[in-house]
Amino acid sequence: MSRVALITGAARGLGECIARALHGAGYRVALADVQLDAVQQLADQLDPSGQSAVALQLDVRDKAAFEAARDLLVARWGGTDVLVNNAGKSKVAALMEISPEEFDEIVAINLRGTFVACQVFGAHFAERGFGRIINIGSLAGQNGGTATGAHYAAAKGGVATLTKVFARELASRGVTVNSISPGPLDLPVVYETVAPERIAQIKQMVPVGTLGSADYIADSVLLLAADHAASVTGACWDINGGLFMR
Ligand SMILES: NC(=O)c1ccc[n+]([C@@H]2O[C@H](COP(=O)([O-])OP(=O)(O)OC[C@H]3O[C@@H](n4cnc5c(N)ncnc54)[C@H](O)[C@@H]3O)[C@@H](O)[C@H]2O)c1
Ligand SMILES: CC(C)C1=CC=C(C(=O)O)[C@@H](O)[C@H]1O
Repeated sequence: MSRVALITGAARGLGECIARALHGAGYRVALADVQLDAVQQLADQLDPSGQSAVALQLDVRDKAAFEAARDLLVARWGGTDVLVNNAGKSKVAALMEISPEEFDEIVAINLRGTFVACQVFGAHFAERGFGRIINIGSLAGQNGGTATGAHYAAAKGGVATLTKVFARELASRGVTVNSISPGPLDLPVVYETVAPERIAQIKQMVPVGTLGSADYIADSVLLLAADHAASVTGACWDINGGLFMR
């Protein structure tokens, strides 16, 4: 029977791309997002019968929503094998003007969301003796960000740290936890949140000269999700066009 993957933020952008890649590779996919109509549309497109794709309304800030998703997938498909923590929100903001409320909102979506998901599904995977968690971080979490806010950058730095903490905790239980850290990708959100002149500057700054490919990130998720990826854990795969080198 094919493996089951839950992808958060699957309504569009990178999450949609990852969901399509996993489904194309034979996974049964649960598409989670706050935008139910959009994930329902994608699930219907992938498999109108509903046998290999299901849409879930889920806010990543809500731990109970992950518990409900876990239980629903146990009932529907016997359990979950792969979790992709992709949902996130970037916001360009001047450092000294970020309000505490705005800080909390961005940190909750990007960091708390990953934390509660790793808790719920990390325990589920450990019980089953197999699991793959892939956290989508960001270059901003490594270099402080070039076209985003400090709240987003700090939260993504936290995602990198949580990845290692959960990887260590779950390593002996057949569960791997890794992150992928993309630089700016050729995706709608970049054009929506970053000023055109800034995008032109960023393109000039990228050593390879182009924005990153979401399809390549999705292929990397497939590699980390594979059964034989057992030896990769606590890793962060940098995919940033050479903008940041360790
Ligand atoms: N696009 C880039 O250049 C880039 C670069 C580095 C990292 N990333 C990361 O990749 C991931 C996806 O980014 P994207 O470009 O596809 O962004 P996007 O804004 O296009 O898509 C994000 C998705 O997450 C969903 N979402 C937002 N808040 C949510 C919540 N509270 N609960 C559930 N779903 C929620 C949105 O509805 C949307 O479908 C994010 O984690 C982002 O930080 C993106
Ligand atoms: C999400 C996307 C718009 C984005 C914005 C800013 C970045 C940065 O490094 O400043 C990127 O890494 C990326 O997360």
